[in-house]
Amino acid sequence: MTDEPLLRVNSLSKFYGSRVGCEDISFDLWPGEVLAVVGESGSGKTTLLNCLSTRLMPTSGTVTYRMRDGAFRDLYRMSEAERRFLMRTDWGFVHQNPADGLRMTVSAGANVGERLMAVGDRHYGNIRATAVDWLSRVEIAEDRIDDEPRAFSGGMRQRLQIARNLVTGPRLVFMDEPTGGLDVSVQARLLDLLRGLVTDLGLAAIVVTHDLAVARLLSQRMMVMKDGRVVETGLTDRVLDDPRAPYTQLLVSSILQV
Ligand SMILES: Nc1ncnc2c1ncn2[C@@H]1O[C@H](COP(=O)(O)OP(=O)(O)OP(=O)(O)O)[C@@H](O)[C@H]1O
Repeated sequence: MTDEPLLRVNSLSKFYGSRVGCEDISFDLWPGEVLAVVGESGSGKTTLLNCLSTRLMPTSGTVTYRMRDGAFRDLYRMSEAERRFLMRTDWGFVHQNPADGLRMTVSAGANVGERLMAVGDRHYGNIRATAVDWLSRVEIAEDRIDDEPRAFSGGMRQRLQIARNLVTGPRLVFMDEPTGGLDVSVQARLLDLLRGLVTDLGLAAIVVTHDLAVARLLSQRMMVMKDGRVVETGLTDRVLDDPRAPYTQLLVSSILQV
């Protein structure tokens, strides 16, 4: 870890007309740190994630990001082209539904390879070799490289989406319910894989989930949201083992006893 954060969020709010999406959110994210954002449906998790990843314009507040050259840049003062470049190179975004993050009608190899081309790799042999390597890292056999993702199972699609996101060596990955919609046994394997990759690559990540087990496994720090606001934040183990806000106590007791 360096002594400066990667992302700085200051008083971020998003209103949909008079309805609160998220309100007055501030935190720093450090290199290599995984932050889980948890809360019930409608608490503002997706709104926050979309505002952080520049998919949605906040109503007020700032988000600054430390670029590779060390300079902090205000994400909402960048040009659209600069933001798109960040999205393609330094960031990843893993959607709950793999179809939202994959191109379903091109091969698995091309799904991974085109991200490399987007960052300037033009050598077919290198691209193919890197794609094979990444497919094996996410446990997809080499003989499936020419198959389209629509011929894959849900778990395989999600693993392919992860490979597509990580192949360019991003520093920050946004994840929206990365294991949602999968069978429990598939979820467990995927979580294991994700945890290994995040650790090996030293990735920083912001993971939105309503599943406290996912937060426990993946994150070091946790932010609990209710009605658009943060009601508790702290080290994940502390928040789950010794929740202080009444709402977190309710959330933990209702979910962890199963
Ligand atoms: N496009 C929109 N227009 C109007 N209101 C919206 C819009 N998107 C979200 N909201 C409202 O903002 C609040 C937060 O929603 P958000 O989707 O961020 O919550 P969430 O915690 O991600 O929920 P879920 O877990 O169900 O996805 C809710 O009251 C929701 O109705």
